[in-house]
Amino acid sequence: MALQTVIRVAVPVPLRQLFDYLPLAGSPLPRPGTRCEVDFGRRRLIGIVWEVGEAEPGAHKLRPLRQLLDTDPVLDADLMALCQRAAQYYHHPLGEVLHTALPTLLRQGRAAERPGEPLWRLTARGRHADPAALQRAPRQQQALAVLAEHPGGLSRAMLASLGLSNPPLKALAERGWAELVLTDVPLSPPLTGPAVLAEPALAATAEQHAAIDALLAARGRFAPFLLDGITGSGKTEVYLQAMAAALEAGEQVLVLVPEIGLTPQTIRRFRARFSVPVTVLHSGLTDTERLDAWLAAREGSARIVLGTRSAIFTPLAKPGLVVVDEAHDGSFKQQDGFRYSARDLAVWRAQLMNVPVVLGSATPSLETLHNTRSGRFDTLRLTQRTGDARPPRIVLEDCRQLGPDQPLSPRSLEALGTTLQRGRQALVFINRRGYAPMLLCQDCDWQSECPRCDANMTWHRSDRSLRCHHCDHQQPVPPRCPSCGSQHLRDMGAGTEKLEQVLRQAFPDTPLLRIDRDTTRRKGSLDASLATIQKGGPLLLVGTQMLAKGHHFSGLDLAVMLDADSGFLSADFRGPEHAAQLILQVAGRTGRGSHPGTLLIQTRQPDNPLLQLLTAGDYHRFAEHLLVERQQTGLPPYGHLALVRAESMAPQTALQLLQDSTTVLPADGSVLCLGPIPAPMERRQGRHRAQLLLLAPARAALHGALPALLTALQEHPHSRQCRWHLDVDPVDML
Ligand SMILES: Nc1ncnc2c1ncn2[C@@H]1O[C@H](COP(=O)(O)OP(=O)(O)OP(=O)(O)O)[C@@H](O)[C@H]1O
Ligand SMILES: [Zn+2]
Repeated sequence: MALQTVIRVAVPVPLRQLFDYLPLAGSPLPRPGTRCEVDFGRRRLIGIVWEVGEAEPGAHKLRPLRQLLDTDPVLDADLMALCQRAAQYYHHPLGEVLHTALPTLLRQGRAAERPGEPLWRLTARGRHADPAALQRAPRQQQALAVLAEHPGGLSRAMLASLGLSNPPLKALAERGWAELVLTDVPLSPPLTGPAVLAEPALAATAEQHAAIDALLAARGRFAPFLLDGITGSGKTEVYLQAMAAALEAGEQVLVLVPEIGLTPQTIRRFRARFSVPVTVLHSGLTDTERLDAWLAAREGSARIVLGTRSAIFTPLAKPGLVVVDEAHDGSFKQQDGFRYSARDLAVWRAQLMNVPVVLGSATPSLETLHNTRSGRFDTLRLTQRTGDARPPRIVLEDCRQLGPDQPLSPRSLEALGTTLQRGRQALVFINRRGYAPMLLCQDCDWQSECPRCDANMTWHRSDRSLRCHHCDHQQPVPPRCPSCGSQHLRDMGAGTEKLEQVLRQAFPDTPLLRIDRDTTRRKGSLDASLATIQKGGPLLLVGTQMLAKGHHFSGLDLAVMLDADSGFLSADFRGPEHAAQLILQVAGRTGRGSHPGTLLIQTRQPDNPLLQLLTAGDYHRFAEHLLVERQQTGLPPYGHLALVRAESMAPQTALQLLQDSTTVLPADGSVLCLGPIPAPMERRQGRHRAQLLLLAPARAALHGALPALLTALQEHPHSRQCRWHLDVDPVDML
């Protein structure tokens, strides 16, 4: 007997398997990558057809699909392959991975078609109407004449540009003379050749030239590159010229950036350079706009697609190049749900599409450097800043003598004063917003601890609140100590708000901008601040890491960095790497014009050899040092990590769950099991957290051990009382 044909569907549920359904009677078999609606338990879900197969012998009664939503696949073969590979690698359910790859409206079942633009045009009666009948209505008469001249119809935008508003059109429609119709947007052939350039390229430096040539030589095949260029060396110009070649050939370019809000300058440079559309996938898009952009990319009319992490799943009709800018940035790793690295997926995607991919950074991650050493990636080096710009000077400032109420040393204040006097700009960097990281009672030692986390609440003076930056718990500042009633409450440490106050007192006549999450909540406020900086003129900036990334500030001569050294003492083994990247990125914002730049690092460990190594500004020597350490300890990139985090309301449950599951791990030493241990911040949002770290010299051994571990976790009786997840290649260990 012939086996029954079934449709294997990837359903968005947290189960690592496909589900079989019977085909719809009377319909052709669906193609892989199309959407279907299925009954799942008592729910109806939208899944993706994975394949057509044969029923397992002895399979119990199968239900038919409810309906097919597409005839053509919404996900093309290369995205399907990318999702499959990612689901396997991250041990995440395929149905959920595929869901992540789709825009919200497609997940909800909306048709995968670009909504045609509604056009106004004349009806048959309108075409034969007598304009004289409209003598008393001159605006309708005008509308009739304009529409008569455009038999193909006119969009609202076109009509508005011709000075025609809606009321006369509606009036014509009421007479039955005009109508609003939906038509398909005709596809204009993609712009190709030299016409894609809206302005000439800059004359490349010799190093840029070599990098561009290497990228051009790799066109049409998979080739991964690290563009390893110091800050201000003109990496963007290399992308632009490599992109131009792809665009001239009618191809599309996918560009990933850490954060859209922080890259208005880059986007402006792309828009200025090219006459093809730059489709920016930012968080402000409505679901409809996002779907439209996705479909435009899929049909090929979106030529440059620029977005953050999730843009890696944008379909491309004719891909030519993938760019990951600031590739070291932590934001490329998704931190919840499906915890993928968009940087790593970018390389796989490029491989599947058979195009070159370039990761650009002044401070590449050790993983990426390791890939260049092992020969997997080719390196393109830019060692010089463009123009007359020199590399910034980095100076350590011993702050061990500073009192608790002195966030800035006398030398820092003096340097700031001198810079401002010269009419230049200066930046004070601290990666902590709010006024002070804690409030404490001088009489009884009460501290402003979060009731739900093992952490202090930050004092936000502007709105008189105490806020936990880990769980967002918020409460008013108590007028007296909640524990002993004393009025002697004082704050410890400093955040951006306090620095703003200190600097305003020290430099009352200088304009000051504070840039952090609190001051940039309103839409457009960050853009406005960045524009003020670009204008030049003396200015003091206080800000968090929002100011560290990618900006080109030509008026900035000095940066003073506070608390830069805490990363060197962090419990996270990546602490020094991340601290060094931040330090060099902040330094890199200075001295980008013709004036020299300086970074002053206020530190309490001026003798720290790693910190001293950094003052030479040589990231590679620093990285070399860390790589030796990593090799000795077997940590990434020499070993491979997976982290299981679990949390429970009761104190021991999560820890117990992890402990019991370790019994299924191989006992042959191929996978080292570190823990389980309570998380560094044991309690967060009222939950008790534990973690289990797995380290293996061979990736295959690690991945081989994970399925059994996941099953053990799933089947453990504590599993229901815990939230837990697996993080493959975790970036944030805390
Ligand atoms: N060949 C060139 N000739 C003249 N100016 C150039 C050239 N290439 C780049 N520039 C200019 O140099 C400046 C710095 O370039 P860019 O912002 O691309 O550097 P970057 O390497 O991306 O730096 P960062 O890593 O700090 O973001 C820009 O103002 C850019 O216009
Ligand atoms: Zn909290």
